[in-house]
Amino acid sequence: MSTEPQHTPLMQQFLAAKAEHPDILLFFRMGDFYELFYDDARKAARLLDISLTQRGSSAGQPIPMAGVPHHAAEGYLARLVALGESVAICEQVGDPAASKGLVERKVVRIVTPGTVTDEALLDERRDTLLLAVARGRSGFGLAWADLAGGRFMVNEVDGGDALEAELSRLEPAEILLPDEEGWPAFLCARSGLRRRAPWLFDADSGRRKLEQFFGVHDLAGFGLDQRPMAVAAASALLGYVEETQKQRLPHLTSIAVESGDAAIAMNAATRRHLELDTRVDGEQKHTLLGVLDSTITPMGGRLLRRWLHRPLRDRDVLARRHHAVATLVESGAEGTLRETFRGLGDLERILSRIALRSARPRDLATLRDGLRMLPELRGLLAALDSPRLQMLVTEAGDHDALAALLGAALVEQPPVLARDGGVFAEGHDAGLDELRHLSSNADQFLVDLEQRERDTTGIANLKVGYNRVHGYYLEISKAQVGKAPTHYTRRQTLANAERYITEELKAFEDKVLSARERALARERQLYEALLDTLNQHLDPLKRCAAALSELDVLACFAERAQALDWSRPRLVARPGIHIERGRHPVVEAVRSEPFTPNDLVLDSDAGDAGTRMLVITGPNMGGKSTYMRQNALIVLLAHIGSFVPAAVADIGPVDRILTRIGAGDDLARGHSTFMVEMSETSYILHHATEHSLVLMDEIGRGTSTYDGLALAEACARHLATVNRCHTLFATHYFELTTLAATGNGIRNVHLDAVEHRGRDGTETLVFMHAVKEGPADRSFGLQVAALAGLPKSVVRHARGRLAELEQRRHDGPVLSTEALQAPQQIGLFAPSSAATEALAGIDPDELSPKEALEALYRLKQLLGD
Ligand SMILES: Nc1ncnc2c1ncn2[C@@H]1O[C@H](COP(=O)(O)OP(=O)(O)OP(=O)(O)O)[C@@H](O)[C@H]1O
Repeated sequence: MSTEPQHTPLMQQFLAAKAEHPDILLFFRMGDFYELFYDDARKAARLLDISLTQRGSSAGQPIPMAGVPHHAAEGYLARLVALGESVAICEQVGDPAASKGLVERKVVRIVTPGTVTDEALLDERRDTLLLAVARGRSGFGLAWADLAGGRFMVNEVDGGDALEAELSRLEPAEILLPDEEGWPAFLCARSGLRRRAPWLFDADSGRRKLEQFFGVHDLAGFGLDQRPMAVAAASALLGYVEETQKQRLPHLTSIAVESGDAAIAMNAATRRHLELDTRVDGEQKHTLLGVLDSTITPMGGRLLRRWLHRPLRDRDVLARRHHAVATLVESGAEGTLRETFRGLGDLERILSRIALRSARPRDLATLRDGLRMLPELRGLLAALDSPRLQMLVTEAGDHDALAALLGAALVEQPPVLARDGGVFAEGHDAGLDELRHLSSNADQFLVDLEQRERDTTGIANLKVGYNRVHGYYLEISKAQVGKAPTHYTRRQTLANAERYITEELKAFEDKVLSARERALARERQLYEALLDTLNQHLDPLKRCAAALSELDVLACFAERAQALDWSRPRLVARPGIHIERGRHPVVEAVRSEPFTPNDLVLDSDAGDAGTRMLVITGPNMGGKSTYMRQNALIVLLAHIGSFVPAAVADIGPVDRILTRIGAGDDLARGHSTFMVEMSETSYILHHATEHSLVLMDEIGRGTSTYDGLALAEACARHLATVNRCHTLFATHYFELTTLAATGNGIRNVHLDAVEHRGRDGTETLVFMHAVKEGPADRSFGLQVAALAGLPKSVVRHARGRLAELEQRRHDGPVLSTEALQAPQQIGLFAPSSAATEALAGIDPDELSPKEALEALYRLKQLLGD
């Protein structure tokens, strides 16, 4: 027999539960607390900054313990989930009063970052997504679910770059991966990563699982029949959700393919550089979303964020949105429409909670109030001549009957929890009314009883009372106890009084208490029945919530257009971008001085005179980055259906927006600044097409001058002649301004500054911020440095060095154009025709026969044949 000390029964129970959830935290219910033990306790103490103590000992060793009060658990769970942690909740399922020995405990649910649906654990204005990634021969399958919003989507992508782009778009809270080697570093570095057995990602059994879940014969109806990688990911995701939620998921009624081709592609770097919803420094306020989002409902806010991250290419959809926004602006309906939205809650998430049966009484009241608003909304929109608005009115539907049902069923302001009753209005259910009547009439009965007993006993200060331990009683002061009749039975003795019970009072007590209990039970029944009824209408209600979300976003576009003086863009068939008086929406919003608007013309199809690339020069702080970004943001805004900060914006087809801006170090991944710059550039050179908009900001500055200049020029030429995309190329290398020549599609523009000497002799620099034709003639680098407060002695010294360098440049070429173009000095810059440049950019090994033939035609074209 072993002499090893044994674990206590409680610890045995804990260890058994823990063995089923070894790699996540276990919240073990102990009375009013959730306690964590051993390593879980240490980890929770660190993550939550709570104290680590001991709970006795077991198996001869002390038990490290940390605990959180049951009533405050949500706050702690929210913090853990935000850190990417999952928690198994182990509850007492037996009745502690009834059980002999240990009360039974069971893990009743698992809270994970990607599956939470509790209101308190979610960010109101951001989707919380669970994503699964499956690997196949031709790429990756992705499936993601928004359990709180009831959405289930899939996609397939062809490689690591596209996978990274999707991750940066979706920003999932939790990612499921097959537990295998060889996943890219960008994936492994993310938080909320959960590795699952590879067999869970099997496409064949996955297909059967999905068919069964959705109750269909095959997946063709969802467009999934030819997408095994997506199917594998979706079924792995579903398995995980079932395992952790331990309940049915009736709100996931379908699954949709979100194809990449339908959207303007933006990779992770582009999203970061354009600061769509988060600035490079992590701040969210001064971003495009920060300026754009005036939606009223949280569901509208989430839809807008989704749209912003997925600009569409379908011009019909966009034209309908632009028309809807214009109609709202012109009709003046936007203001009233938005007023009605103020009474609308987060219907989308409420519906999910109804489906998951976790909806609270207040949720139902919000739904009631929302549905009551629909007739007014219909009335407002009826006269508006916009196909999209009319379609949304139809989608929102008519839910008057449900609104009436909820109106009659619920009290005006129901309590937070259904548990304590008081949810249903009088008249909704006769049985409930009767039970409630019984308990509320109790007061009068007691007053009468008290009076009667005083009269019969002659004890003037006899009182009827109630406490939770002893129930109802008759209280007589010590001085009067002699007068107590014999049928009074003593219940409790106090210092100066005795408390009694009588047969009559006992019978009354039983009736009242049981009436209360029964009324509560009846309310619970009614509540479940009401959820059943609502669930029968889940699909039309979900469509209604989606339509209201979109109306909220379109009304937000209309409001922004008016408040910020934005105008309607035109999406034209002719390739190119033509913007008049464009502005940067965020810079304009944060600046106190007026913003200088600027034009942009990229018209590659205009023959010899057309422009495909602008080389942008000018002083530091001159506004080059602002100008480049504003044009990308205008193009992006137009493609989500919004108006744009410009007087005119005619935009041809756009398939991608690609950017290389600033020095975003990626030291976490072990990449130097220059390495990041080059890998982002390489991505652009490999992916940009004729219809892409490319922004290149100061490429080459991360290395030595000659290397940088050489690379910058080679990249510019490649973009202009091989990619033939629309490019804005900002540079400090004046040598690059020589690239521009008539007929090659490259043009110089510049931004300017003027020096101003005050009467006291101090020099100031005034930035003009206006984009002008031609190259800049000087850089003002030293003046900007002086403005930035560099010590005067350093600036003086730099001035001297600059004069020396410039003198040398006159004497002999250092960085002159001639020097750069002389092959014997810098081999890379041999003068070359566009055709030889294009030829140099072609890698025969990478071309399909069709692409090779196309390249040949293009080369011939460049030779003018
Ligand atoms: N069109 C404009 N109208 C008004 N202010 C502007 C405009 N463009 C830029 N600015 C202001 O000038 C500041 C500097 O602009 P920006 O960063 O674009 O300059 P830059 O030329 O890219 O500088 P650097 O070469 O040092 O990166 C902006 O933060 C903004 O406040």
